[in-house]
Amino acid sequence: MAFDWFRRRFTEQSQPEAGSEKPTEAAQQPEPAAPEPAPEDYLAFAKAAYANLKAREASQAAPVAAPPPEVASTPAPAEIPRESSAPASVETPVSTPEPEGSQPATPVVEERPAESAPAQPVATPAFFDLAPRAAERLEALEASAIAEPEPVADTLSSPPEASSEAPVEELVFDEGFRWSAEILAAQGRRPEEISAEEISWLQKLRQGLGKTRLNLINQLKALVGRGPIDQDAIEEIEMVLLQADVGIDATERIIQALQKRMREEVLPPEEAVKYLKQQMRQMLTIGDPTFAPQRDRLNVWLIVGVNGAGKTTTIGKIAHVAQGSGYKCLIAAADTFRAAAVEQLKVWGERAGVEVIANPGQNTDPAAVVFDAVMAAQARGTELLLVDTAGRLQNKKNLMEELAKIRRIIDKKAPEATVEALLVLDATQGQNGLRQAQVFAEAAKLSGVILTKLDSTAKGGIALAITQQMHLPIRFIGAGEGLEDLRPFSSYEFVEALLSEY
Ligand SMILES: Nc1nc2c(ncn2[C@@H]2O[C@H](COP(=O)(O)OP(=O)(O)OP(=O)(O)O)[C@@H](O)[C@H]2O)c(=O)[nH]1
Repeated sequence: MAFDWFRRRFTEQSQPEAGSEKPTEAAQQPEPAAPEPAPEDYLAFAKAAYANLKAREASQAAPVAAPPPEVASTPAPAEIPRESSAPASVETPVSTPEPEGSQPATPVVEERPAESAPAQPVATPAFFDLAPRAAERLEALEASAIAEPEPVADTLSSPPEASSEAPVEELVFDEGFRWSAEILAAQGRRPEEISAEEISWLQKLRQGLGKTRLNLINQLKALVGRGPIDQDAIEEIEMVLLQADVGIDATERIIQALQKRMREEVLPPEEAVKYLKQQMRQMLTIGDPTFAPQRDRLNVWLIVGVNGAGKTTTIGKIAHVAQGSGYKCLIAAADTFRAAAVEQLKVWGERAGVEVIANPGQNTDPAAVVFDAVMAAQARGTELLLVDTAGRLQNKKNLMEELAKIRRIIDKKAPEATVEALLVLDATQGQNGLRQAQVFAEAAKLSGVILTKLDSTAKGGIALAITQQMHLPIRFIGAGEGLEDLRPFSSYEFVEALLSEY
């Protein structure tokens, strides 16, 4: 299992089948997908995840405090038995304040045999599983419940070395939290597994795509809100998609699919959005979603892209994850055009704990640096060699020659290596980024894309344009300047962040 540390922490969720609406564990079985869990199940899940995180914070903030009441895990909505007509069998944790505007779910107490507690104790309290000693626990709980949530520094989501610099976000039970918890629940996660950094990641992704989402949703709602989708509506949806930087090819494909679906049946509004999500997810899923370096052999990842797209930062993030997953990793500073670029890469290498191979002279031949790095990698049994390359677009011919030369050196010196050429693309550049990508595609024999700056005002439609116009898979996404702000691309999460209703 490559990148298993990465997969364990961020990619446990099942990658949805292209057509499945909300991937649940059931979605991986041949049986028909489970019916959509009810909204109150998701609300109960979110409350449980929130209570669990607050309890974790409290126990970390007050090491001497009495250990939190022993709790057991409770089924996530996706696992809630289908025959259960009653709301989710989860008790609303008494210490979680009712978020304003939500209908407090009637606490449903399900007496469950003690053995339903997890075999091994959960690392941190999940939420209150009211087993036979319910009254006793409730009393203890009420005695220790916090009437009002005290704003507590959310130290869970930012790595310790960053928390001293970055402002600490408070963990609040707002709609962003509820949406993030629902996304994780729909992928089969359990409340007790949810970490604050996963919630914060999804919130950043949703915020970064907020502008595109609001445009898309508001305009789609206005269109489909007029009842069945007719030809006029189709043309207007076409405009909406093009404005969202989806690109011509992807737009045409979506419109054709909608028209075909419409010939089968009239589409009510919510079905139209659901169908749109399904189409987008299918279009975003190219190749093997579990992309990772192969173990016990040399993988060489050429990282290409224009200046400022986020190459150096992304190399630091990938090195950090690879190191954390137990890979022997090395970085080659082959962007010799700017001395500062080498220095900057060394800083990221230091942060990730990965050595950087560079040539001290300025403007040295990048191919020479790559030659040295490949020799060093082979001598050390390196598994992942990340090669930073120059991002100048000024002279396409030079760029192409330089990348082609680097590629020849690698193919000659390490014919056994698995080589990837990954284009780093700044998502805020929208269609402009695509034009840059096409230049690199010719020069570097690209095999994938890494979309960065999704936490800024990203033009989310660009992801569809990349897969449909360039036929390239999106391998990772970056949403922040920190070491942890990189995740494998999840078409499910991305489409939900792009078209979520709230
Ligand atoms: N908000 C945000 N900023 C990012 C992200 N990735 C990179 N950046 C910032 O973008 C700027 C450029 O990042 P670099 O990694 O230096 O970009 P580069 O492609 O290496 O640029 P050159 O070194 O000039 O070739 C820096 O300020 C980064 O902190 C991201 O995911 N989100």
